[in-house]
Amino acid sequence: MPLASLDLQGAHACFGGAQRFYRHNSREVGLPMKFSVYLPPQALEGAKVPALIYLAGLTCNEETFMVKAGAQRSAAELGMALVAPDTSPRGANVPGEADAWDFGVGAGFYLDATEAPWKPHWRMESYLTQELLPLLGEHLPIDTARIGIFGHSMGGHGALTLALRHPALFRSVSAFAPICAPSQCPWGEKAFTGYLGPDRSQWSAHDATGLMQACEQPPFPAGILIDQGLSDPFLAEQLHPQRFEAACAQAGQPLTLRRHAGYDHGYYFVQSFVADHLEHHAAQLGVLPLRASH
Ligand SMILES: N[C@@H](CCC(=O)N[C@@H](CSC=O)C(=O)NCC(=O)O)C(=O)O
Repeated sequence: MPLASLDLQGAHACFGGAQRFYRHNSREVGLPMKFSVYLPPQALEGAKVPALIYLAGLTCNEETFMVKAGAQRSAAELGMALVAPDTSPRGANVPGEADAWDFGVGAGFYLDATEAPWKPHWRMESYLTQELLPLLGEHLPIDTARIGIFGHSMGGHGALTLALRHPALFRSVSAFAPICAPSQCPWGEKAFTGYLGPDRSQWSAHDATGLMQACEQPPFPAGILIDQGLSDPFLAEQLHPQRFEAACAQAGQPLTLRRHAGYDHGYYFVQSFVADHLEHHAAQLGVLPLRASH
């Protein structure tokens, strides 16, 4: 398969649109990568539609969100595409790459590693921003001038940090239970030490709270949406939404941080609020919501 061609591996009719799964040879990662796309009916009828990039969490892959979140009905109603990439390179055969569930395979943290042995292939930030987005515009009926980004847990960290690092690419951002201050939690400390090295001064450029603390102006004046379950077992040790909340307040960044009693970290939580996230993005991408917004 040549570079820049997409291999369609599966297609399913869904709410009048199409659920597709693609594989392609990635220039940035240097390995085959997979991603999934939901195209709403409007895209099959010839329109270029806005799209949301969804970044999944630790242990997930390009299928997880499409199978578990139940977002396609809202995407069809709103006329928005959904795109979910895999969470890391696979098949690099780096020694120890699959030894842990929170580092290596399935745990790319949406950044470019600077440290051996990860540096050649663990290039998820460049893959997403410099390769996948242009590919979507070239091969699919997606309007790359209207892209939002959201994600869950490690993917929530990815959504917040990539939006803050690339505001010209992403016009809207939201997250479910994101790792909000990875420099200050065990998951993030492990990943950043391995991928970026022990010098903590290099970490804040990939830390949502650190990035927001450096903002002199609100980067997303129309607002950021975060949902967080209060029965999430990872909340106290790993997620720290209150730190991002404080950084947003300091920067003047409007933030809707909704804390939900009884909800845990899983996809029952995500599917409970995913329609609100699509409407949040639709409003900021110029799509008229069909239901009253949150
Ligand atoms: N160790 C467990 C748990 C892994 C887990 O909870 N993964 C979350 C993301 S955690 C932060 O990024 C997840 O989304 N899991 C998928 C799901 O369907 O819930 C394990 O290995 O399963």
